[in-house]
Parts: sequence; C-alpha cells; structure tokens
Amino acid sequence: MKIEARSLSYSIRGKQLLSDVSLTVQPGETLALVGPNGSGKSTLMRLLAGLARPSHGAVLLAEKPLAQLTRREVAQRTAIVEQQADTAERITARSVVELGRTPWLSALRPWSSEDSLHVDNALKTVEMEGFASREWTTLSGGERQRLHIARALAQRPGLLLLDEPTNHLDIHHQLSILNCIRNLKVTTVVALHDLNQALTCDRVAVLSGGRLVALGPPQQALNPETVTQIFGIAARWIRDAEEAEPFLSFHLR
Ligand SMILES: Nc1ncnc2c1ncn2[C@@H]1O[C@H](COP(=O)(O)OP(=O)(O)OP(=O)(O)O)[C@@H](O)[C@H]1O
Repeated sequence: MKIEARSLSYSIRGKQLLSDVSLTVQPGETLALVGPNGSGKSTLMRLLAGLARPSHGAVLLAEKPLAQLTRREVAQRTAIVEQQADTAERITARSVVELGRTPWLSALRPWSSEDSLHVDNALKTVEMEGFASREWTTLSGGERQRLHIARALAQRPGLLLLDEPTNHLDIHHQLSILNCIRNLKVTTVVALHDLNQALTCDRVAVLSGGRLVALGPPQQALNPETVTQIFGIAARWIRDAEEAEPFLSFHLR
C-alpha cells in the first residue's frame, strides 16, 4: 500500500515540530527514518498513522487522504508500534497479539480460525510461540517489544509503522526482526538509531530539526558527509572482504 506525505507540517502550542515534509513510500518498500533525538521521527510516524493531524499538508494512503477514511478503515490498513508502547496488565502474551485482529472483528464477523492463524504466524515470526500463555507482567522488555511487533503483524496491515522496534532487543533478535521486516511484502516505515541497520533498508529518510534533509538510496542518503553534518560526529565507510556492502564507522570529532 502506497503512503504519501504531502508538505506535512505540525506544530503544538506554537512550537513547530515538523516543517514541510514530503515523501512517498511505494507498496512493499521499507523506508528507514533516521535523525538525532528530537528531530521529529515519532511525530512523523504519528501523522502517518493518523494519530495526529497535520497543521498543514496531508497524508494519502493508497491515494486517499487519511482525513477521509474512518478510524476503522485506517486501523485495518495501518499498524503502528510506538516507542513507549505498553499494554494493560493481567493479560497473556497471546491476548496482546490477538488485539491486532480487533479492526477486522464485528458482530457480523466474529473471531474465526483465520484470526487464530494470523496470531500463530505472528508469534512464530517474532520467535515467541513458547511464550503465548505467559502473563504480560512477567515478560522482559525485549519479549514485550517482540509481542508488540507480533500484534502489528497479526493485524495484516498494508502499512507498518515501527518506531525504534529494535531498541530493547538483543543482537540476534535485532537482526532477525529487521530481516523479517525487510522481507515482508508490506510497506514499512521504520525509525532506527542504528545507521548501519538503516543502510540495509530499501531507502533512507533523514530528519533534522523537523525537516527532511536527505531521502534516497541508503548509501547516498547516509553518506559520511551527511552523517557528519547531521549528527556532529566523524564517519567513514569500512569495507570488509566478507561483506558485499560497506558499513559506517563513527567517532567523535
Ligand atoms: N506534545 C509535545 N509538546 C511539546 N513538544 C513536543 C511534544 N511532543 C514532542 N515534542 C518535541 O518535538 C520534538 C520532536 O519529537 P519526536 O518525539 O518526534 O522526536 P524523535 O526524532 O522521535 O526523537 P527520539 O530520537 O529522541 O525518539 C522534540 O523536541 C520533542 O521534545
């Protein structure tokens, strides 16, 4: 599902958080969103998800303005995992993932075996099948994060918005979740702090001070000059004989 941000600006109490951001993510594409702390990544995610309304500009989902879709229509098409996502206590891991099916259920369309299958598959994708009956409060931060991702996957959205999905994960699960995201045939926007992980996505968008300062193929958008300018550090390409693609090395200037 294609998503388009058209000249998006957002301000709150006179403070401009986003200014004139325009970008398009094509169906099935994975776009990494990077930028320093406070650059507007989460704000942009919330606007793309329809959780906040832009002060100016518009978001178009599959060519339709988000403002013209009902909440249910948006929920059926878009899944978001926010940074500080949390869930009510006294609920099992599986129930959290089942919440992803909510936008598809109604009096005429009660829970079915198809819903159970989507939940099973999502749990398997994040390697959490063995935790299904565990109570939420007993789970670690990384386990909860993987379940939030499973909840979003169980929703079977056309657009997946993930705000720092790997920040609590060990290196195995960081790589496996990113691999899974990249291989999904779902349009995905993923906010990441690890620039080398961003390099593995289809394209990269760089935000700074609420503005889009670079957008393009990963090695172009995240070239050492841009990284130095935006993050205030020195960066250079490292080429490893065993890796097909170069990666970035950083140090303080
Ligand atoms: N409700 C609000 N009122 C005032 N300022 C806000 C509000 N929400 C966010 N901000 C500010 O807007 C800016 C952008 O915040 P945002 O959370 O989008 O940044 P981010 O790029 O996701 O940052 P991080 O990498 O730290 O997660 C920050 O300076 C933040 O303090």
